[in-house]
Amino acid sequence: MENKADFQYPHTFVLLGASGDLAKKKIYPTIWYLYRDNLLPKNTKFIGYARTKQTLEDVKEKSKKYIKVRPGDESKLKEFWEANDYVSGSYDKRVDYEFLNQHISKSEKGPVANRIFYLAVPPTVFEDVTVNIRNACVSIKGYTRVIIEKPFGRDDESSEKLSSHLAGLFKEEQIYRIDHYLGKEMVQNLMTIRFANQIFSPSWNRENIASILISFKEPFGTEGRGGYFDSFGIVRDVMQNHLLQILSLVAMEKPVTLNPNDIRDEKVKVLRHIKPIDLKNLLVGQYVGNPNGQGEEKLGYLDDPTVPKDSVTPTYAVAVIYIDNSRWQGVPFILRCGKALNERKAEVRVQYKDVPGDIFEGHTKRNELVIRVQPGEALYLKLMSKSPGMKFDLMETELDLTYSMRYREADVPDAYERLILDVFTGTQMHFVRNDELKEAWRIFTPVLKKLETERIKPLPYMYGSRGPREADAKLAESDFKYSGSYKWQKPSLD
Ligand SMILES: NC(=O)C1=CN([C@@H]2O[C@H](COP(=O)(O)OP(=O)(O)OC[C@H]3O[C@@H](n4cnc5c(N)ncnc54)[C@H](OP(=O)(O)O)[C@@H]3O)[C@@H](O)[C@H]2O)C=CC1
Ligand SMILES: O=C1O[C@H](COP(=O)(O)O)[C@@H](O)[C@H](O)[C@H]1O
Repeated sequence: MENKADFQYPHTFVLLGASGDLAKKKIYPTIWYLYRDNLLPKNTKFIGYARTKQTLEDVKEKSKKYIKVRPGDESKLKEFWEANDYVSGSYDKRVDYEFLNQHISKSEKGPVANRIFYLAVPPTVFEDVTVNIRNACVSIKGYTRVIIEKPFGRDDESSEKLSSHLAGLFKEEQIYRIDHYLGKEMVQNLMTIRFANQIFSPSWNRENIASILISFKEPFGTEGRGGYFDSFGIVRDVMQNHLLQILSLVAMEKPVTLNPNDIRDEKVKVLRHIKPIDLKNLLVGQYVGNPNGQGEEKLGYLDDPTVPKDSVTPTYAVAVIYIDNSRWQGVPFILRCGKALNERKAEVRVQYKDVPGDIFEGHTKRNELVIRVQPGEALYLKLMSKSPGMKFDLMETELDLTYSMRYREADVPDAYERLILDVFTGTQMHFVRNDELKEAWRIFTPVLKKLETERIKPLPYMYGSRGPREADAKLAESDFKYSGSYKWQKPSLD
C-alpha cells in the first residue's frame, strides 16, 4: 500500500462516461458501497462527466435500481449524493475540461489534493479524453491516476498504439488498467494457495500435474449487444485477458516479494515462455438457437439483429497453451470460455497425473484441485479414500473448503470495490502492466488474424448446452481426464 497517509487530503473521483451503462450499473453502486463502508478518504468528492445534458437527480434516478440500500443506510446515502456532482461537456474540447478543472478545484482546499479519473467511455473517444485530462485536468498539488477499462486495443498493433499514446501522457504508475477478474476473491487467493502452502509447492510442476483447465461459462448470449461483441469475439472478450491473467497467476514462479512490480515481473516472465497459439490448438464455436428452449434460448447468435448474418465470430473457444519452461514443459493449459452455455461458472482445475504403479487394480482416479471463482467461492481437492466401514473399497471424495459454509459471516466484496479502493491506496498489484498486455497480444494476435482472414467457420452448439461436442475430445486429447464417476454429497448446513 503506497499511501494511506494521503487519506487525510481532499480527493476527487471523476467518472467520465457518467451517463453510460457501466457507470449506472457498476461504478456508481461501487463508489456508494465504498463510501457507505467508510473505506474512502473522508474528504472525497465525486464528479460525473459526460456529454448528456442532465442533472445529478437524473444520474441518481438512473442508477437507483442498481444501488443496494440496507435499512438504516438512508441518511448515509443522502450524504453520498451530496458529495456528488454532475458536469456535462464534450469529450474533445479542451475548454470543457478547463471548466471541469475549475469545478474540481473548488473543493480542493489545502496544500495537497488528489485526483482519480475513471474512463467509462467507448474506445472511440479514448484518445481525446486522455489528452484533455492531461492538458487541462491533472492535479498540480497531488497525484493524478487514470483507470482504464478494456478493450486495450484489438490486436498487438492497436494495443501498442494505445500504450504509446498513454505513455506519452502519463507515467505507468499513474495508469490502472482494469481486468476485473483480478479483483475476484479466488483469483486473489491463487498466490496464497500456491505460495503459502508447502503441501502444494513441491507438486506444482510437470512431474506431477497432467493438465490444467481454466474455464469461464455464461448461461446467456449476447442479448442485443452483438454489435459490439461481433467485432471482438470471445477470445478477445474473455480469453486473452481474464483467462490468461488467471493462467499467469497459476503458472508463474514465486515472486521475490509481494511488491506489485515483483509479482508482475513474474507474470510477464511466464508469458514470455509461451509461443503464439497455433490454429491447431484452438477450437471455436458459435451458438445456435434451441428450438425447444424458452425465450432468448430459441435464438442463435446470428439471430441477433445487430450481428451480420454471415458472422464467423466465435462465442465459444478452447485454446491449448504450452509453457516452454522447466516447470511446465509439455503440460497443457486449457483455456475454455463461452456464452449461451448450460451454467454460469468460472474455475481452475489442476488435474494431477495418474498414480504410478497403481496397486488398486485401476480403481484410482486422478487427484484434482478445483478452485471455483464463481458462483460460490470454493476450493476442493478431489482425492481417493478408503470407504468407511468393514470394506476395503476405494472411493472418490474431497477435502472441501466451501466459503459459504466455512466463512458464514464473511462478506466477500465485489471485484470492482476492491479494485477502485486499490487505486485510492495506490496499489497496482491487481492491475495489468503495459508489458503484460504486450505479451498477451503477442500470444493471441497471429491466431486471431488467421481466424479472421481465413474466415474459419465456428462449430455450432446449442444455446444452453455445454458447448460443441468436439470440445470434450479436445480436452481428452490434451490429457484432461473426465470419468463422470465423481459424486459430491453436498453437506447440509445443519
Ligand atoms: N465445495 C463445493 O461447493 C463443491 C461442489 N462440488 C460440486 O459437485 C459437482 C461435481 O463436482 P466436479 O468437480 O465438478 O465433478 P466432476 O469431475 O464430475 O466434473 C463435473 C464437470 O465435468 C464436466 N464434464 C461433463 N462431461 C464431461 C466430459 N465428457 N468431458 C470433460 N468434462 C466433462 C462438466 O463441466 P463442464 O461443462 O464445465 O465441462 C461437469 O460439471 C459440481 O457441481 C461441483 O460444483 C463438488 C465438490 C465441492
Ligand atoms: O469482461 C467481461 O466479463 C463479463 C463477465 O464478468 P463476470 O464478472 O460476470 O464473470 C462478460 O459477460 C463480458 O462479456 C466480458 O466483456
